Amino acid sequence: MTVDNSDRARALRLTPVSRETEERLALLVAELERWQAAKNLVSGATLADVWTRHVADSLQIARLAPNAKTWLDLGSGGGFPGLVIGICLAEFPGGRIHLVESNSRKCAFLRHAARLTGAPVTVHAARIEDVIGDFTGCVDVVTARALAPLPQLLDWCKELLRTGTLGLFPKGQHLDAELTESSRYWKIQASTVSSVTDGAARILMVQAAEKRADP
Ligand SMILES: C[S@@+](CC[C@H](N)C(=O)[O-])C[C@H]1O[C@@H](n2cnc3c(N)ncnc32)[C@H](O)[C@@H]1O
Repeated sequence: MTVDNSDRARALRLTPVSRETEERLALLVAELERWQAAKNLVSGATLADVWTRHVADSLQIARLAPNAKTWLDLGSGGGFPGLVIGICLAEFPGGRIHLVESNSRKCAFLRHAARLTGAPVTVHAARIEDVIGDFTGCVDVVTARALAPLPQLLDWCKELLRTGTLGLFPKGQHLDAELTESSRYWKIQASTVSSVTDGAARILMVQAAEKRADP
């Protein structure tokens, strides 16, 4: 699969980055293409416009918390948004992102791509429910893309959110329904930002979430 250069230009117009970050992102995209056939890291249909669908879609999340130093990405898959945020953090002294992913072949790719791009990334080959408690009080932002419905995300992240971590969850056209369902069980303090890559998508920014006593 050949990546379309006009897609790269469009993505970088939507979410501009420094020359150095662009070079690191290009390394990531090249490796993703190389590994995709064997490891099926992202949906094959999205590879032709990988820069917009995956890179810019992830960069817009990084831009929402420009001063955050320590990040956690859950269910990182082929590295979106986690590896892209990690690449941005390479220019941020002391920055680090932790990626939690249960699939070992995806973890092998994440470690390889992090080494190659020099991104400050730690990969945890684990199930979220087994390790999420280790991050309480230690991360500024938690992200999760295409991982689970909002009630499940809130359940995993409740201790993080209670202790001041910001949740950034990109969501598609069903966000309102997910918020309605979640509000049966949770009191949520949140806002949304429109996606720059998809007119039907928004990023949910969760400042706090408290479980209702009597759902
Ligand atoms: C649909 S993919 C999304 C990947 C990536 N975030 C993206 O947007 O391209 C979901 C990923 O979450 C991982 N995953 C699902 N449940 C998990 C769990 N409980 N613990 C760790 N990883 C999990 C899967 O292995 C898969 O790679």
